[in-house]
Amino acid sequence: MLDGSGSEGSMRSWISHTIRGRVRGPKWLVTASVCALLVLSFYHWSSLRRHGRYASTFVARPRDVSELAGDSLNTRLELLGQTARGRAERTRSPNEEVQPSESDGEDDVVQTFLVDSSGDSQSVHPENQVVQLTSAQERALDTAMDDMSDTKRELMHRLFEKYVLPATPELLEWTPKGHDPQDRPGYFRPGNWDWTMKNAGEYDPDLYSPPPSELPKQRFPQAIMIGSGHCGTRALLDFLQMHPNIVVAHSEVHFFDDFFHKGMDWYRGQMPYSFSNQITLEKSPSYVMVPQAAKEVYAMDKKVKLLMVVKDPVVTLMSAFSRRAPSSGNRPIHYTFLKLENGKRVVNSELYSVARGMYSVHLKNWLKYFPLSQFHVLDGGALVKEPVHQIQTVERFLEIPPRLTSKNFLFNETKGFYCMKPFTMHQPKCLGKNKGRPHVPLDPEVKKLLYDFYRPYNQELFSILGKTFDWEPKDTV
Ligand SMILES: Nc1ncnc2c1ncn2[C@@H]1O[C@H](COP(=O)(O)OS(=O)(=O)O)[C@@H](OP(=O)(O)O)[C@H]1O
Repeated sequence: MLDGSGSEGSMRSWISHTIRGRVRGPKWLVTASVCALLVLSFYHWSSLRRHGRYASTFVARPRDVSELAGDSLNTRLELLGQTARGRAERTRSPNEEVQPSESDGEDDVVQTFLVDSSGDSQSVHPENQVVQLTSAQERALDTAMDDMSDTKRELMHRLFEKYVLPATPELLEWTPKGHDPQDRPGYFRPGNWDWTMKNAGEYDPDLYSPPPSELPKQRFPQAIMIGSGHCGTRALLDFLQMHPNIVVAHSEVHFFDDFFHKGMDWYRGQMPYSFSNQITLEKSPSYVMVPQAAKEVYAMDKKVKLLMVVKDPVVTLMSAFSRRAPSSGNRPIHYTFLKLENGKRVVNSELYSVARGMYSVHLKNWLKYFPLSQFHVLDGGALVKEPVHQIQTVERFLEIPPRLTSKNFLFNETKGFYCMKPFTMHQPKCLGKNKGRPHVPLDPEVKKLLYDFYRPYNQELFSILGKTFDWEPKDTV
């Protein structure tokens, strides 16, 4: 038996004895292969031992894990959900009851899980709520995640033990099957995973620490990016997401235009978990064009901060056109955005994509409810060229500590755009392939018509904002 107690010589002779007659080939090659096998086995054994402990560094964020694993991650999360529910049921003593919430539901997360056997609900620090998994649960988790790398698996373990159980009482009630993924409780919606890495010990405490003795919860957004489509809203959201004091709803929520009938609780349920020293931000770029949305946002929170990205509207139109071009069979742009009026070609302002660039019209609707000081309107063209400066203006507007610097933005020559270098990742990350595509060339006659059409709206916007953006190409004035 190989128990590690033998001398080097006897181990060598054991190796050659054991394999002699089964494997043919040079002796040194065989010995080297067996040694490699032993090293790999030791590594595997030690990595198994590490599961359940907290690793000190992770380079992937949950969203990356979710993107990498795709749909199969949802299956794993469902398994995790079952494990979580089983664990929670088993850890509760028979006569222990979950405290009913007397609040409007805002504090449910904290209340439920701070009820411990001593009855001392206030002094329990989230750290002490960490649940150690039984070895059977360990195995279930390993099986659920068996094709994940060790790093990701450790990440899942850590998130599960440290945050999922303590902060997600819904798991007690939740059955994974038959649910729309959008209706999954916070952690189980892959889009909501970003916050976790922010609070899973990734940050240097000088950058961010959650308030002590606080569990995260879902909150209504304190900031909303209301527009405008094709202006760089995804870039702004992803850039801001690097900031430790900001958590974002990863998918566009579209509550105030499409899903208002689902109610305010549903809306809050779409938000990622956050601590009280973080700002929750959602973006739905079509809100700006819906006057009713302004009224409803105001009814929710009249102090909410509103972010609006605008961009040269002709460029924005070309962005929309270029994205559509393959499916529209490369129809020339004048058939798409112009109409005939008294025998003349004019811009068709009834089209959604054309109307989107009439920023002043939309902004004026929102100004009926909110003062200008509650808006931060930034130029998407400047965001492409100088993201650091633009992001720093947003940090000031949101009144959060200045954290993002040129170290968080790296220019990618191949893509022709800046990519992100979040604090929690070693590798820079660019926006997806459908952002930053080349635009189809614009016919000079159509270009002039479009710039002439948008000029008065642009001027009106500049006069509302008290500043101008450099949108006028020299050949159209
Ligand atoms: N860093 C970086 N990387 C890639 N793309 C960037 C970046 N910064 C801004 N942009 C611009 O964002 C444009 C897409 O805007 P949106 O995200 O608002 O579009 S959408 O309405 O949400 O689909 C997208 O438009 P297209 O160039 O037409 O693809 C980009 O110009």
